Amino acid sequence: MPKGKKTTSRTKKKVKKPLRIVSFFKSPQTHLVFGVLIFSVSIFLLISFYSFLQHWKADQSILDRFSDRSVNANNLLGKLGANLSDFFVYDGFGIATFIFPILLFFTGLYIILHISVKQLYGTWFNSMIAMIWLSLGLAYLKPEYPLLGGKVGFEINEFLQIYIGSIGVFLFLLISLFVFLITNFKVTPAKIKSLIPKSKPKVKKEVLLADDVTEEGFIAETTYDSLEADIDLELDSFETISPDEVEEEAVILETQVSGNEKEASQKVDDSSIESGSEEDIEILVEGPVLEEHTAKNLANTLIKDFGEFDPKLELSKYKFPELNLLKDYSNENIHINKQELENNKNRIVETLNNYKIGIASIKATIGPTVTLYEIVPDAGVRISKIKNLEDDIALSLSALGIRIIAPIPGRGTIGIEVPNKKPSIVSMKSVLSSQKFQNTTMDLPIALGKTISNETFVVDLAKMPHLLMAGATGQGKSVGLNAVLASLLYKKHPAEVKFVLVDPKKVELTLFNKIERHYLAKLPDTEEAIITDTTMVINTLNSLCIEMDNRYDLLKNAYVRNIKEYNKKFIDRKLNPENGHKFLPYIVLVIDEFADLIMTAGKEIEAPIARLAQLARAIGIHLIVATQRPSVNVITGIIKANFPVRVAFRVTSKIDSRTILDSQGADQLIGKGDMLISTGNELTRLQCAFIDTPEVEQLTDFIGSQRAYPTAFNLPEYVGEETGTGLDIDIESRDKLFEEAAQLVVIAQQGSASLLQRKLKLGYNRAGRIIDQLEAANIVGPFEGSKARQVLITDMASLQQLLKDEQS
Ligand SMILES: Nc1ncnc2c1ncn2[C@@H]1O[C@H](COP(=O)(O)OP(=O)(O)OP(=O)(O)O)[C@@H](O)[C@H]1O
Repeated sequence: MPKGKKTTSRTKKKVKKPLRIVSFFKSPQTHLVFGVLIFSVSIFLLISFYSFLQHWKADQSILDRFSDRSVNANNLLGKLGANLSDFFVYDGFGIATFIFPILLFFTGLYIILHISVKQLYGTWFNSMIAMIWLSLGLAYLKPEYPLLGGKVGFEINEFLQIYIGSIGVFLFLLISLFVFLITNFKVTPAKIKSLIPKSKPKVKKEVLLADDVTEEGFIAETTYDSLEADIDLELDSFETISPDEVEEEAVILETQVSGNEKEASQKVDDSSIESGSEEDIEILVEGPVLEEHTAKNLANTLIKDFGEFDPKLELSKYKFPELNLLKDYSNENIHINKQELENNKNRIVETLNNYKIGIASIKATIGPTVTLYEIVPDAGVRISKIKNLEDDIALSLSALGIRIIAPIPGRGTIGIEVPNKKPSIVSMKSVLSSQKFQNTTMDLPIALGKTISNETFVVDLAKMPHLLMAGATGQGKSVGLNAVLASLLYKKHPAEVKFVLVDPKKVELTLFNKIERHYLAKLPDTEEAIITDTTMVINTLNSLCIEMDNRYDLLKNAYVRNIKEYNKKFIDRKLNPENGHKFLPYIVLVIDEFADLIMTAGKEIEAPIARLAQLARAIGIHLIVATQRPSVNVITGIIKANFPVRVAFRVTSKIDSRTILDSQGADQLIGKGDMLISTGNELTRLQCAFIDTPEVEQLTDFIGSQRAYPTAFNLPEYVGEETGTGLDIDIESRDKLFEEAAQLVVIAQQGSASLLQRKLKLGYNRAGRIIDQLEAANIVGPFEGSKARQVLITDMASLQQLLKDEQS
């Protein structure tokens, strides 16, 4: 919230200075004066036009003696009125000119009432056309009365008569009227057709009215009933007509009924007058409240006036990093070594033949680090037999990192991945410059590396929605994390994504300090944006939980289900910032070395991580967690369950591979960024993109040198456990919200931490501490296991007394 607030106030300041004149015209006072002026002119013109109709002949002689004070005009508004009217009516459009002051009248009214006059543009245009048409029409019909059509009508008529003749002018008038009606009132043949049966019910009504002449009140009722029956009948007979037509018919019938209803009620009124002596008490009828409506959606008007909300406005000059900040590598290109391919093929065939496995065909796909040999075995060969030969094939090829995929899902072949003798590097530049990454429309695209067929592999972090990375030390995890961060930096504006970086090793992510005020998020009043200390990690995670809860509240109030819908609604100006709404950037939490944190803080870390992992996807908080030790006490069941996408770099044992991927394979990787990514049920081998430290430095320097936000993105405040002093008896060290909490507890007569958490939007720890303080102050009773604590103060008066006594 503070961030959002700052943003708007800063933008306002920026706009105000150079646009003083604009703000003068936009001020309500100017509007009012201007509106009243137009309004007065319209009244003046209306009166003078009206008077002109009566006195135009008498006043004609004095028109050119405007400055002669000895002569007076008969026009109600004097000489000015007479002259203006002559100009507009006689020299202008004749009596059609009345349209003009009427238009002015409404325009003035709109301006006074501060209604956008843009709504009147169409009316102005149509009225002007109507004015010309009427003046021509009247001049055509009655050319002998110059006042009817005015000079304009007369001249146009004259002109047209010469070129298209009298009948031509008539046709012109008729056709133009048609075109006008069709374009403005959407007159269609169906509508015209539907007008034809209009007379039917009327006839019926008349018959009915004539029949039931006995009691007039009764007449009205029967007429209405019979008409209803009539409508039913009419509708029944429409079965073969299109639904549209039926609808139109129904509308027409409805209007007729309401018309008849009117008549009927009139009858009732009449009868009541006649039999007035019976009931002398008058009934006072209050009409329904007429609400004001606007024809336009306010959000559209806001967009029209101010344009869509632009979250990037504050850093509108921000330049995305260029690709040439990244390095080209000499050994990037894949070399096809025919000899190597041939040798490997021969060895595979030979080894399999030794075990009496025949091969029907073999195909090689050369990737950056490994080559995939796809084998179609002879009919009748068991797949498991080949799978069991993994070690033997590895031995015969005298190579590490052989992986057998039997069968390759969806292809019906068996794959043997053999490392290349000369692996090539997949540079970050090559993946980021790929069309696949450049043209992606993903929300949080990550170019992780290249597949075995040398295709760039791009995934959407927003869809994952979290990523778990594991791998033994030195196998490429940190490079992988940097690749993820670089991908996002190349695609996302600082307004769209914020990173929370946790780096217990203190050295891996330090370079990102330079982009603190652009891209990082941190707790308020903390110095370092990159978190290295375990207690700070706990506080930050809890703060993210609060942010998550706040965001869910915002989403709930906006009636949307996820951050994308929410931001779209906010950009379309359908959410009012005054109600706390703001543009929500994605938040990506990156934790390097998760095992270290779990070892030092255990459950305190695991609980908020699990909570975030379970709930945060909809509100745009995504977790990337890396660990060296993928053992079960680090990657617990609950964590694993919430991280469906997992990346494994080389690990040291099959067990580790199973822990992270639920299958073996990661132990057979060759290291240096060779990795497996599991997306639910699919396992893909990738060569991770390589980004070196100097490249990261160049990148962060480039971003860091640009104009930034005044501070890093502020996360909600969270007061951690460590600041508490157990059971605080000391009044001074009580929480700021102690009194508020005490009142809440007394009103609700319920002493639970979760109540405080909900109502005061606190984290669990802080709420728990306040409960302890309430216990120390004898406001709530002691902890009673599963039961809620007893509230010892029964009403607000006693509470006030207690607090007062404490002070003295
Ligand atoms: N994608 C890659 N392509 C080429 N070489 C790589 C790649 N990833 C890593 N390497 C090489 O491996 C080395 C170690 O990588 P990295 O620092 O990422 O390992 P790590 O898993 O983070 O290790 P630690 O857990 O000890 O920090 C790098 O310095 C680099 O030489």
